[in-house]
Amino acid sequence: MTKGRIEKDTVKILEQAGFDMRFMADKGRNLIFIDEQQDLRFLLVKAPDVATYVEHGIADLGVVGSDVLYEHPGNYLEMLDLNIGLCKFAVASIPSYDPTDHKRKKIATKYPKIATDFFNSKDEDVEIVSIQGSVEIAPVIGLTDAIVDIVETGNTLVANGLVVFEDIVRVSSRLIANSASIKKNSEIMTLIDRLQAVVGNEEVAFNG
Ligand SMILES: Nc1ncnc2c1ncn2[C@@H]1O[C@H](COP(=O)(O)OP(=O)(O)OP(=O)(O)O)[C@@H](O)[C@H]1O
Ligand SMILES: O=P(O)(O)OC[C@H]1O[C@H](OP(=O)(O)OP(=O)(O)O)[C@H](O)[C@@H]1O
Repeated sequence: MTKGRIEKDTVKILEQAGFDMRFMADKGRNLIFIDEQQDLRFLLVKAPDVATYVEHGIADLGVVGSDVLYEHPGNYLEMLDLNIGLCKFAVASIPSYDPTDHKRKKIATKYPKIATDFFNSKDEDVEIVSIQGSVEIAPVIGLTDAIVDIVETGNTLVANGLVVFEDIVRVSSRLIANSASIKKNSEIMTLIDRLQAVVGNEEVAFNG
């Protein structure tokens, strides 16, 4: 599981699928939880590490945002769209920004791959300035022409006087799986079926 923002909604889905998640109520600083009765082990880690644990087969399944999967592609199967952690990627800037300007733009972002791929898909070569957080100030103080970032409520953009110029892609949390685990352990597929019954969409199963 990804710790942080999507933790609560992940637990809700797991509870609806019949998992006993009571340990999450008083988890403290614990990061590993063992349910001996159901022979399950839950790991709570940072988002990009979810994909790493699943890729290495340490975790059979993982819950992680599609933003992270896109930015850190790896060798795992994407099984379900859990429809939580909903937000989008967008290009935003100060109101005077002109997206049709043909000069080589400078773009600040925590997501260099998504930003590069988006502008390249429009045949635009941009200069990416990698920023670790609070990206919204970059165009305001003149570091870059625009940003590529996650927008959820839009409050952070508004608070910093920015507007969305282009939507890039919807973001949601996904269930990913280790491909060898699926082949060798039929119980994993049963767990996926239980989650699918809750979230109600088709298994997609494609390589990340
Ligand atoms: N407003 C939002 N900002 C960032 N991520 C969001 C937002 N809304 C939903 N998400 C989803 O929640 C996931 C987890 O976000 P969270 O902020 O907990 O971790 P993070 O992006 O690694 O940030 P941090 O480095 O601050 O822990 C993201 O990967 C994304 O899929
Ligand atoms: O549209 P909103 O609801 O305002 O949410 C979007 C904000 O949330 C995220 O930042 P986060 O809180 O993860 O902090 P960060 O800037 O340090 O990444 C994202 O990078 C935006 O800044």
